[in-house]
Amino acid sequence: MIPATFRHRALTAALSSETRRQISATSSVLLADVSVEHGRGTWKTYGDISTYRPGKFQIKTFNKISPLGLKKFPDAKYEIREGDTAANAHAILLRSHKLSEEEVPHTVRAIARCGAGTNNVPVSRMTELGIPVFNTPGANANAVKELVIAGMLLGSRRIVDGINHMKSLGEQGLAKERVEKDKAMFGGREIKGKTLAVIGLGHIGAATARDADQLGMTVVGYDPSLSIENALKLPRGINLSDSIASAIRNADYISINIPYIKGEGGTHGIIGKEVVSNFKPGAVLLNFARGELVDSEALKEHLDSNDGRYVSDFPDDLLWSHPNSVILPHLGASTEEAEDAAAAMAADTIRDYLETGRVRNSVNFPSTSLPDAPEHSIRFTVVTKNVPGMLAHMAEQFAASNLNILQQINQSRGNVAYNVLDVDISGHDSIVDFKEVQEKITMLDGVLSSRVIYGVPGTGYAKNLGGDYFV
Ligand SMILES: NC(=O)C1=CN([C@@H]2O[C@H](COP(=O)(O)OP(=O)(O)OC[C@H]3O[C@@H](n4cnc5c(N)ncnc54)[C@H](O)[C@@H]3O)[C@@H](O)[C@H]2O)C=CC1
Ligand SMILES: O=C(O)C(=O)COP(=O)(O)O
Repeated sequence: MIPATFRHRALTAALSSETRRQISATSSVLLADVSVEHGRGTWKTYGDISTYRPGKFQIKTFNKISPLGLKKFPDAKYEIREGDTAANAHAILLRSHKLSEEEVPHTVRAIARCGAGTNNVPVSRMTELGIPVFNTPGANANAVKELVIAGMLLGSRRIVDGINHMKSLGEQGLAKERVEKDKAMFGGREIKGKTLAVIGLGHIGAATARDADQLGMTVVGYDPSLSIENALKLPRGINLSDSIASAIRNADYISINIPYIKGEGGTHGIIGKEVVSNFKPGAVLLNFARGELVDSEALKEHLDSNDGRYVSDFPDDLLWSHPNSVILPHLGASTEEAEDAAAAMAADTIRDYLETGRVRNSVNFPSTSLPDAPEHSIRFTVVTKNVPGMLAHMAEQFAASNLNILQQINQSRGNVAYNVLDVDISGHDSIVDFKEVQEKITMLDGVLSSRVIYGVPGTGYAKNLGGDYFV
């Protein structure tokens, strides 16, 4: 069991000889000058020692993560453990698992979602705790786009009903006899020449718009925060609308490709009564984004009265058995290619953060990178609340220990600020005790956590848990 909080004790135990050996093996810094006691030999405070090998970063996984992605973590520095078997996780890698705060021990420095949507991760709470959450923009977009295109065909031709009918005839020995006669029951229409409205022109939406154009469709799009990168992917003929209502007005097909965001200003039920009542009769709604974006009651009325269709890979208690809906398991990103690409990108992102402090593809932390740490320097990273004066307070602590900052970067996003500081350790004739400096910095009011990126993997992390020092 991992204790909820852990009061700091004087950690006087010297490093074990094994830990010292590992430090020497992994660091080029002049160790004779520096005392860093983050190995501590007190792993039992982190959790069950039997599930952890000191000297390695432990990655806790949920869901089936592609082995190709996991191979990105070299055995020499990382061990991978599934769910509950990980007691001292330094990072979490997951897909759609609904993560609870209790599954995130104090040792966790970062969380990566192998995929796009992070609504299964308590992101705001993680921000309060100073933990960056990463995702993998675009890594699984092609897989989803292909299923959206397939979804348009499923919504146009009675393919599923036809398959089920043939299976049932086959069981009765009537398949051959009825194959021509019964086809009249399953007639459909073509997508060429029809209008597709794409709501959300991100990685998936922009690619869908481009391919639909290639298939001869008229494409209308709506995205109030369209990025330049995605704008460049759009087909020339796309008509950009200024609201969902105007985008869907003449659409035969509507694809929603936006994130699910709870709360005020979010996207819960964004395809609601008002929007659905303006659908064209017979319009097909494609939802490969999230079930909660759609008001099921309103959509049921559309399906009941207008011969509209719903195709989605999210479950819906009201609509799953409706004759006009095709509901699949959550399959959008379940291709070998997408699983490999998402896991590989997530693994690279986590490694970068753990090993260098770099932040990229985060949904709650600012993108941050410094050049490689200069020779004879040690890298500190500090996560703080985004309040005035933090930089000055930190600089004071370094100065008090006669430590010169060689380079630094400070970035903020929302309520959080992230600092990377490379501190000179050359020219010190006395032993510099980084543990003490780290404790002083970490316990400054407004600091959430800090790391000394140095030496033994999995060490050097400290947190300020509301005034309690956790190392
Ligand atoms: N079915 C599946 O297996 C998968 C589902 N998804 C879902 O699809 C969503 C989109 O994925 P990507 O395209 O990769 O993400 P993305 O971040 O590249 O694109 C999302 C786009 O939606 C836009 N947007 C946000 N709110 C909007 C609103 N209210 N109206 C119109 N546009 C809005 C954003 O500006 C952005 O351009 C994910 O958030 C996830 O929920 C993603 C991957 C797999
Ligand atoms: O990337 C996303 O947002 C998805 O919905 C994919 O989910 P999955 O990784 O297949 O469980």
